[in-house]
Amino acid sequence: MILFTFGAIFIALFICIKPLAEYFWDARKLQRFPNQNCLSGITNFGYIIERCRGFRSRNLHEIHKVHPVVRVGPDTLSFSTPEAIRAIYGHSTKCVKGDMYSASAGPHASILDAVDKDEHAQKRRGLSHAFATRNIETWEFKVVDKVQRLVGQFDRICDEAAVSTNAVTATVDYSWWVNLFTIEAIVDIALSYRLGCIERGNDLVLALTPSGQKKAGQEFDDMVQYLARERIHRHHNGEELDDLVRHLLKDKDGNERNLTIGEVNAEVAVFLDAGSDTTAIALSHVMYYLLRTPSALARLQKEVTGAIGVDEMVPSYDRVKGLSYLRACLDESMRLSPPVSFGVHRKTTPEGASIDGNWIPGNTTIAVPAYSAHRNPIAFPEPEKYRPERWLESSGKDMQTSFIPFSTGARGCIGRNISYIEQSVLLATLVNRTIDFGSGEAQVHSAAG
Ligand code: HEM
Repeated sequence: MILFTFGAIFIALFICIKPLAEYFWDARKLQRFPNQNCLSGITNFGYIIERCRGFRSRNLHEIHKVHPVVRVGPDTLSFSTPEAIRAIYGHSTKCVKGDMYSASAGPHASILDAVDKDEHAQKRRGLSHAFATRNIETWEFKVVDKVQRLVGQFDRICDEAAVSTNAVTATVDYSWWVNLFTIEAIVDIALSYRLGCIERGNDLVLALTPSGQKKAGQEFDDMVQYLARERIHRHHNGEELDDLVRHLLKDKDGNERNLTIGEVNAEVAVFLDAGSDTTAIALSHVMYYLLRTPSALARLQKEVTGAIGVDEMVPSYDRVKGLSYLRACLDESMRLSPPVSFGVHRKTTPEGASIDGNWIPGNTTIAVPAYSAHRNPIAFPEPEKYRPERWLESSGKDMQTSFIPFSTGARGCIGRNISYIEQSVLLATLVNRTIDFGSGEAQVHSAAG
């Protein structure tokens, strides 16, 4: 009993007193920055509570409107200015990825979670040829194929509604269907594999259980292991498949790279994870904003039909990639509702760093939330307004430095051009059809909070 009491007192001291003492001691001099809430300076629970309250990035942005630096955890600061973006993420930054990445990495670090700069640079070099625009554009047929299948499903739903109820309208859960579309597209681009999600209308796929059995509907990691194993099997059988994994298995001169299965699994997991719901969220948001802004939808339809003609069911990327208003609609939507709205974490090196005129001690976690950066009223006048035209005006180039949906610098998104192909071809296809898109009484939620 005595032992239990001492144990309980020790735990209470450790959980409550230590963080409080550290907060008041303030060895890192972070008390000079305002807290996001009353717990932020003492414990990371403050950040978790913000997540549970709902829209964390929007709440944080309300504070950023007044304060360019906000303390969101005992050792974590949020910044909001373009200078901070450059200092934290720019090509010459000394900051490294935060502790969150090593904590979430499996036994093998992937390109996304490798913290060591040299290790990351080596991984990125190995994949730069695969993700080069010229190479990615040769895979556009994989995207066109998925768009055709998706539109085929929408047509079927409309036909069935017409037969069963004589209705002239049908309702689809667009977010659900674009999720199926993006996972199907990235699995083909990464592994030359057809999941069949769009045909089935669900996301139950084959997976490899830890005991080596094939089963439907297992965890994400089990699905990755199944797909990676199948792909490597086809490679060993001499099939020459053109996809992202090919570049993991062979270098650009055709020499085997001899990665372990664990290393291949880690990269495949990132391709499928980073490359699917981000784009699905972007596609849902742009549809939402266009439905809410009929003048923008009308202008977009005019541009698209003028370029591709009403009888072309799915245009090639070549036909739509130069459509400036289409691109402006996509970017304006990712500005207002960035799929990754929170600040992706970086950490100062032990010697500390100067960020936006503030000296920040070593090993402090720092970030700029895209949600706040995209609402800087100097870069984006009337920031809350969906106004694609702003991207066509002369200040467009200045806005690019504050526009970070894909982050920026050496750790910025390597797959952004894949996403632009998927977004452009699908959106152009849908607005090109003579569809009445309905009233647009939709609600938008940011999955990243
Ligand atoms: C709208 C769509 C997308 C958005 C908003 C997005 C956003 C981001 C962001 C913010 C990062 C930085 C993450 C961090 O620092 O923690 C990132 C990295 C990355 N993204 Fe994307 N992404 C998108 C689409 C894609 C696609 C289609 C792929 C294809 C595989 C992809 C693959 C990656 C990879 C591999 C990284 C790690 C890059 C590195 O660390 O060198 N992303 N993405």
